[in-house]
Amino acid sequence: MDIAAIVARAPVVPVLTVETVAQAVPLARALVRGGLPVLEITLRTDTALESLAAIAREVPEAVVGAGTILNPHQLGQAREAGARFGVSPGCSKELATAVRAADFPFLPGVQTVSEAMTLSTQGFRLLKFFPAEQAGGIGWLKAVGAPLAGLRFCPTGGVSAETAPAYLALPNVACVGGSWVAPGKAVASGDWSTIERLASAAAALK
Ligand SMILES: O=C(O)C(=O)C[C@H](O)[C@H](O)COP(=O)(O)O
Repeated sequence: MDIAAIVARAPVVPVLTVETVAQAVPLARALVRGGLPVLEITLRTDTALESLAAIAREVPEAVVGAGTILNPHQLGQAREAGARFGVSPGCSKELATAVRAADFPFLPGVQTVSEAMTLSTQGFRLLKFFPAEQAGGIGWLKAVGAPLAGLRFCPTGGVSAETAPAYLALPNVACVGGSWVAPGKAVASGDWSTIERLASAAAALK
């Protein structure tokens, strides 16, 4: 599957920061039950790779990827752990080259038109717009729609249940990413029914 086919599976990609491996599988199952099968585990905790591997192994209905990939080394680690796609907050030349060499489904991050143009010339047509709210939000996406006509975006960063519908209504938005579907408190207390309910609401958005 290429990255466009992966994100076409749901309007919202939960951005997950997993603190303990034991949380990973029940969290993934709750999100999948709610209708969000595409999951991004950020590589921001010591347990991220192990959590990703557990989901890949035990929740086959999920399409689990790695987020916060900053360099080729982390790209390799994510793939080894079983990630089916990768996401980065921005993109260096080295990372773009490694992604292309690996032919791996990837959502590179951009914040400016120039960054989007550079990645576009390297063959990336679907980009993460990060941090979406802080970098111009819906207004930015509307403004670049005509000049960057061949590109689509996954805005992430500050997107909420309230603002997601307006993002998803834009023709150049493929999906949105966000952490709101898995609040830290609900994850920590194992409140999977709350997470399933938030996921159902998010899955119904488009
Ligand atoms: O870790 C990364 O690679 C990131 O890009 C950061 C995430 O996109 C944000 O953590 C999204 O979180 P919210 O703004 O709470 O929805």
